[in-house]
Amino acid sequence: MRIVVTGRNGQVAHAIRSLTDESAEIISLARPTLDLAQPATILPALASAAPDVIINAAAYTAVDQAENESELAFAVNATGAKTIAEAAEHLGIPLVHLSTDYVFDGSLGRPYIEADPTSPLGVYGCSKEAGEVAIGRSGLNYVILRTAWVYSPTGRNFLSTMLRLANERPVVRVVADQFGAPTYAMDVALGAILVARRLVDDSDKAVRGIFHMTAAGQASWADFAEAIFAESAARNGPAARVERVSTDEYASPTRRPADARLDCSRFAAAFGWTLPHWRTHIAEAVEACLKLDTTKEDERMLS
Ligand SMILES: NC(=O)C1=CN([C@@H]2O[C@H](COP(=O)(O)OP(=O)(O)OC[C@H]3O[C@@H](n4cnc5c(N)ncnc54)[C@H](OP(=O)(O)O)[C@@H]3O)[C@@H](O)[C@H]2O)C=CC1
Ligand SMILES: Cc1cn([C@H]2C[C@H](O)[C@@H](COP(=O)(O)OP(=O)(O)O[C@H]3O[C@@H](C)C(=O)[C@@H](O)[C@H]3O)O2)c(=O)[nH]c1=O
Ligand SMILES: [Mg+2]
Repeated sequence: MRIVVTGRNGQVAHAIRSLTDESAEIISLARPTLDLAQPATILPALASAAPDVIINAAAYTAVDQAENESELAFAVNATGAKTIAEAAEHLGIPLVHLSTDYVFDGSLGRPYIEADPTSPLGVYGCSKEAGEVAIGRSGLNYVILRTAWVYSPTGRNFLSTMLRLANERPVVRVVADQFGAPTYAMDVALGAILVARRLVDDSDKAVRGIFHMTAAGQASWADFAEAIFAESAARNGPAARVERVSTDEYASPTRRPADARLDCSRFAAAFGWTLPHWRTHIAEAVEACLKLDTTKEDERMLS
């Protein structure tokens, strides 16, 4: 099976690339060959790769910056996703697309199910919602996986930010009143591949549409930070004291959902997999992140 994944260095794209086995060939299509902001690149790139299925793991993900760059965010996350869907339809192949908990405003008071109405708070969420709508309107064979709070040893994410901040200061202020599920990029990759295979092999309607797919359990960003620092301290890495603050006390240009927990039971029923608890992979991710930093340090000393 030939699987195209869009993006190269993104957390999920990178994790998918590391998952090679004999039964699937992963083909990365990234800029400039495939640029979601340049719709004319999309069909030619996909047609020449001739995949059996596409995983769209590329997106505009800078949540704060999106507020000042809404045109680019929409070009990539809405028009780009729509054009990927049109190309997939044209080529007669299925699409696995990734979306986010930020399509919700987080005010519901219970974990969201797929049928709950969306109501994003910011430009990033609005642009991802528009991408979902465009894919949903197409006649395509698709799955949209909404995940959340993705972290990995590489790339820009909350875990690497926390370790960097702990190198600079003894105390880090972190919001304790926004809830979600920190989800390991490798688990998102495994889930996306599982779904991609099913879309190719199984025509059942029950494995089509929107699914929520996050780690099990729930955390606040402050809980997540404390777990990161505990694992880092255990490995003599940087660790700060977490000062738990409210959203009002933390200056940010963007509103974020207070409680965007996603109910993942539809995914579990359709695909037979419940992702591990959010704490499961933190030690592994911290360890890998610290090791990468040490390697970079060694390279600096040698150069
Ligand atoms: N990060 C998170 O916390 C969450 C992410 N998601 C969703 O999951 C998916 C994957 O996110 P994640 O891996 O964290 O993303 P990252 O921010 O780590 O990486 C973004 C990826 O998108 C690619 N990209 C950005 N702009 C373009 C463009 N114009 N054309 C082609 N490729 C582009 C980047 O390319 P390059 O490789 O060249 O740098 C990179 O591979 C996205 O759809 C995101 O919305 C959902 C919930 C949470
Ligand atoms: C850096 C930092 C952040 N925060 C807060 C801000 C925010 O509410 C929360 C997380 O910060 P981030 O900048 O990592 O958050 P953010 O970039 O909004 O993360 C989101 O990214 C997109 C792509 C998604 O799809 C979402 O699921 C989610 O993962 O923590 C602190 O309280 N203290 C800090 O020192
Ligand atoms: Mg961010």
